[in-house]
Order: sequence, then structure tokens, then C-alpha cells
Amino acid sequence: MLKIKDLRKSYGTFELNCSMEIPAGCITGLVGSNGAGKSTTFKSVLGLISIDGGSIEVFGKEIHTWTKAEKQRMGVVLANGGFNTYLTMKDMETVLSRMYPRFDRAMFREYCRRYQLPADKRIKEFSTGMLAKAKILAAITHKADLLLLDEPTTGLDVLAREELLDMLRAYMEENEERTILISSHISTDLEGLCDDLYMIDNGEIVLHEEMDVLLGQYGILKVTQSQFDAMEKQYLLRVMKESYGYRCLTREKQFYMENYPNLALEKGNVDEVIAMMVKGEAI
Ligand SMILES: Nc1ncnc2c1ncn2[C@@H]1O[C@H](COP(=O)(O)OP(=O)(O)OP(=O)(O)O)[C@@H](O)[C@H]1O
Repeated sequence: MLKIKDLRKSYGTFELNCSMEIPAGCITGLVGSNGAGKSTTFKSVLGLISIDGGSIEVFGKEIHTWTKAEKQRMGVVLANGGFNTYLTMKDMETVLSRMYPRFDRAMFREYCRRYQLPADKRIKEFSTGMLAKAKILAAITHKADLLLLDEPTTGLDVLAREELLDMLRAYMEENEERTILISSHISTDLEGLCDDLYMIDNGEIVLHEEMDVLLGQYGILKVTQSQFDAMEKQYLLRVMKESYGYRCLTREKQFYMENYPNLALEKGNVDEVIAMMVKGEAI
């Protein structure tokens, strides 16, 4: 559905260099800290910035060959901008219905009602959470095949985030070919939503893993110096020195559970895996 190959973009000392494949029918997450390159990746895919190299293919076509038809098949939320806040939701309904043949007016109105988004108030007067919801509505109500969502949950409280994630799940269930690429720095959002996860750090993809594998097979070992010296290290991805000895990230939790039952082993969540991938040393 979306293929990014050796995408390069430099801003001064920052260099983005990434490859990703987003398969149809999947929700893929892109997680990374502030300034890691998430928005730059999204803007590149959308052709909003010029790139320094690499190729980007959506629906089997390179971005420079896209026509209106390809653009209409995408729904987008940008972290910053990309949204005319002088409009009201009523104006937005008119704009979207003109832009997109598949715009679902009934769905738009139903969600405006459910989210208590007033029809006649300018969007620039909305609260942060209301704006986030309005952006999502604009992205999903034209039945897009591919959603590109850059930090869509920013500014939402816990309940509103859950609502939004449920909305995305429902969106996927309507058609099994639908595809989402979503970025967030709230990893719990991605844990419960995504099938696949990319981690980006300082412009580079440092990990690509299926979510089930990440949550099921990754583990954090906390070991003393002597335990570390004695243990098998071939299944360790990263190691970090700690006051008690070492913290180690493994992708083979089961191996250590079976062979070293006395070692302290924790299930790794996405945040811990990210921290280890970024701050730990490769072994
Ligand atoms: N227009 C620009 N001009 C100069 N530097 C830029 C520009 N846009 C982005 N950058 C730089 O590129 C790097 C990556 O920024 P980007 O916005 O892609 O990160 P991000 O992962 O989306 O971060 P955040 O989570 O904070 O939104 C940063 O160092 C940023 O300062």
C-alpha cells in the first residue's frame, strides 16, 4: 500500500534516512521522541516538502505521478497545520463534500453531534481536544483507503483518546483493505491499536517489529555483573550499565525463562523497548 525506500531529507545536522513498508489492511505505528523525524516522514510522503533522495510509492504509484484520484483515496492528519481554522464545521462539511466524491455527510454530522463539535463556531476557537477531533473527522469521513495520521491524539484526554482509537478500529473493520500509518509519542495508544511498529530515532529506523512479537517475545533482564558474565548473550539486542549490574533487552524472552529461571525478567512494554533501543549499547 505504501512503500518508502531510502527516503533522505536533511535539515542542517538532522538527517532522515528511512525505509518502511506499510501493508494493506494493517495499522502501522511510527513511534519516536520529539525531533526524531516523524513529521518529516509524513510530509515527505504527502509531497509537502522536497526530498533529497529515495522513493515513495502509494497504491503502486510514485508520488510525483499521483493524480487527484490517488489524493482522494488518502485521509490525512498533520501534527501542525494543514487545516484551515477560519472555517466552521458547517463550512468544512461543504468543502469536504466538494472535494471528495465518497464523503459521508451523515457520518460527519453524527460524529459532530457525538463529539459536541458546534456547526457554526470557527475551528480556531475550538479547544485543543475539539481541534484534534475535527482533524480526525476531516480525515476519515471520505472513506479513504489510506489514513496518514501524524500525532492525532495530541491534546486529547484519556477518554477522548480511547474514543478516537475505537473510531479507528471501527474504520478498519468496515473494509479489510483499509490501511493506517499513525505516529504518536504516547506508546500505549499504539500498543492497543497497531499490528506493526516502526521506531525512529534521530532520523533512522532503529526497530521494526510486529506488535504481537514486541509484546510477547521481548523482555528486559536485570542482572548482576556475575550473572551477566555467565549468561548467553547471543539473544541480547541492547545492554545498559546500571548500579546493580546490567539491564538487557532480549527478543527471546522464552530462551532466558527456560535456561535461566533465576534471572529477573520483565515483560518489555513499548516505552522500555524504545528506551533500550535508543540508549542501550548493541552487543
Ligand atoms: N522546516 C524545517 N526547517 C529546519 N529544520 C526542520 C524543519 N522541519 C523539521 N526540522 C528538523 O527536523 C528534525 C525532525 O523534526 P520532525 O518534526 O520530523 O520530528 P518529529 O519526530 O515529528 O518530532 P515531534 O514529536 O516533536 O513533532 C528536527 O531536528 C527539526 O528541528
